[in-house]
Amino acid sequence: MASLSFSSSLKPCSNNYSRKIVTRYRAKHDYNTDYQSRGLTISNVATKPPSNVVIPSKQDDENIKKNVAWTSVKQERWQGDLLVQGEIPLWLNGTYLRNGPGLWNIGDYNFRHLFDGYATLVRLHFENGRLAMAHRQIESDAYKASIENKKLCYREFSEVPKTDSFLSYIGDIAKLFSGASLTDNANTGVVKLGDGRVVCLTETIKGSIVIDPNNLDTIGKFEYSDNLGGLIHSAHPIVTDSEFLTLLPDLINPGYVVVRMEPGSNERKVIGRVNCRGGPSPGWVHSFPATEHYVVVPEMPLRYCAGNLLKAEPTPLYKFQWHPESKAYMHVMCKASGNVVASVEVPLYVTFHFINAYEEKDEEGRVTAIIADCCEHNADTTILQNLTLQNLRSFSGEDVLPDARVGRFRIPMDGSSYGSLEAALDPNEHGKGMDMCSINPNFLGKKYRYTYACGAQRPCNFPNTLTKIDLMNKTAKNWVDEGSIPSEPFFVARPGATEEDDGVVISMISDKNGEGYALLLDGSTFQEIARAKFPYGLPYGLHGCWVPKT
Ligand SMILES: CC1=C(/C=C/C(C)=C/C=C/C(C)=C/C=C/C=C(C)/C=C/C=O)C(C)(C)CCC1
Ligand SMILES: [Fe+2]
Repeated sequence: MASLSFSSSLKPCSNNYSRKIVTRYRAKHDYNTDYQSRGLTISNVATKPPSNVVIPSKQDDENIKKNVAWTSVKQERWQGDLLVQGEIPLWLNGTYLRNGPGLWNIGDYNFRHLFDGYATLVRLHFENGRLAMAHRQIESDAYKASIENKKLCYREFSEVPKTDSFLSYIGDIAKLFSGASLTDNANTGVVKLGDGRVVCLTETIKGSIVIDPNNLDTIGKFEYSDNLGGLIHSAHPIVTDSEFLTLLPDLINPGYVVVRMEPGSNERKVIGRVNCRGGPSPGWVHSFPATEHYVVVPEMPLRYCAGNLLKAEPTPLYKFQWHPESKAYMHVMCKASGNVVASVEVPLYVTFHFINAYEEKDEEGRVTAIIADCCEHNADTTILQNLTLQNLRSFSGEDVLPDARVGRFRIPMDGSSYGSLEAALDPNEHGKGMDMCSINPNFLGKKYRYTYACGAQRPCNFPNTLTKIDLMNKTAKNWVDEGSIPSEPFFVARPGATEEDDGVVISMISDKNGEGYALLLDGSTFQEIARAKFPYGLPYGLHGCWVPKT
């Protein structure tokens, strides 16, 4: 596989943010002015919403009538108790963490794409019916360097640091190949490993950052101790109490390496490798599904593009390219042997988030097919352009959200060459919007009935409802708060539950007036059971995890 080594001697923004500067950054009083220059303040532990600590930035002024979901977080951190309306079940004891890109500017320079923002962590701590909230920026090297140098220093999803001469451009390309110029801005998700460590992730391997779930401190890099190399991985590993599975796309010799890491270890071990069947490079693998015995490796025709990786300005599909002629495939690897036991061509598809997968068996218990479900964008890549901040901030009432559905793949295990892809239910059930999904984690890899996701009430420019989908009855229940944007509904099972949907669904809502709240829905009835207003609205966030009270 691609084993481009990481050279730590090459540092972006090489006017040296050094160890000395990093240490200085840690002294709060010393760097407050840096935050203020970008419209951020640090408000320490507060038990009441602060009334006078918010310094609006130019960007905030511009967005005053826009949904707070797409407005940079107002201050570097806040923590305090929230007033709860309704009742939080007494069994819900633990911490919900949500990660996402929440800061999209460096001073007056505004980022262009949702995925570029610096990571903002939000913490909802539930204990004995009470709720405390905190948010805080992750102190990645990319974030710290942007503060220190007042400019972009690392390559983000679409933003690339400016080079001022041909020589520095060549230097920058070298840093790209070594990985040194790639961001470690861990802004896509957060997972709790089987050993209790909590790691924030993005698609660059170096952007794996360990945090403290109690105070949101950035503890440091999660260093993989193996020598597998590579620069990128799936943003969504599959994490259980007993393992961590992920995919490493190989851009040099197109394929994917499937790896596994045990709790307590930092060493990823190779399970096996899948070679790509089409295209000049592997398909984008933001996520992938697994069953009890198999890892499913998607090969999507939206493929990584080396040429686009080198470009300084964003291309229509950013670092990717659409290759319908290369076709689309799904591969199945046996977890125990690493053998590829099925590899089928499927209809063209575009997905970022797989929901779940399971094994279909005959009467004798033989696996006849793998079923894999995902949020599928009708093989249309437009969604990527839809997620520019300009588009998100300029909703005019026109219905511009591309349609999406629950795409269900059936991958036969009898050696057939083709698999199928169909909508699992009528997409009108959820307003033809579908993304940011979760399931009851006890059903991971197993036959399941329910998924929770964001759907659409049209017209809209982004998924704006919470939806509970019943894949057996092919129906959906929808929750909506007019003009608001809810984040991924996250399901927490009630301890001791026997029904799949016995639990609660947590989401955070950002509204059009700059406000926001934490929301708790009943996992079964999908009715609201509690909400708690934030001191001010928070930007949209992507994915979360649950850290139960021990
Ligand atoms: C930093 C580099 C990269 C980073 C890629 C990242 C940060 C990818 C993040 C992808 C996310 C958050 C996808 C979420 C999708 C959500 C959707 C479709 C919601 C739809 C709603 O309707 C690489 C690109 C890997 C290249 C190197 C540099
Ligand atoms: Fe994601």
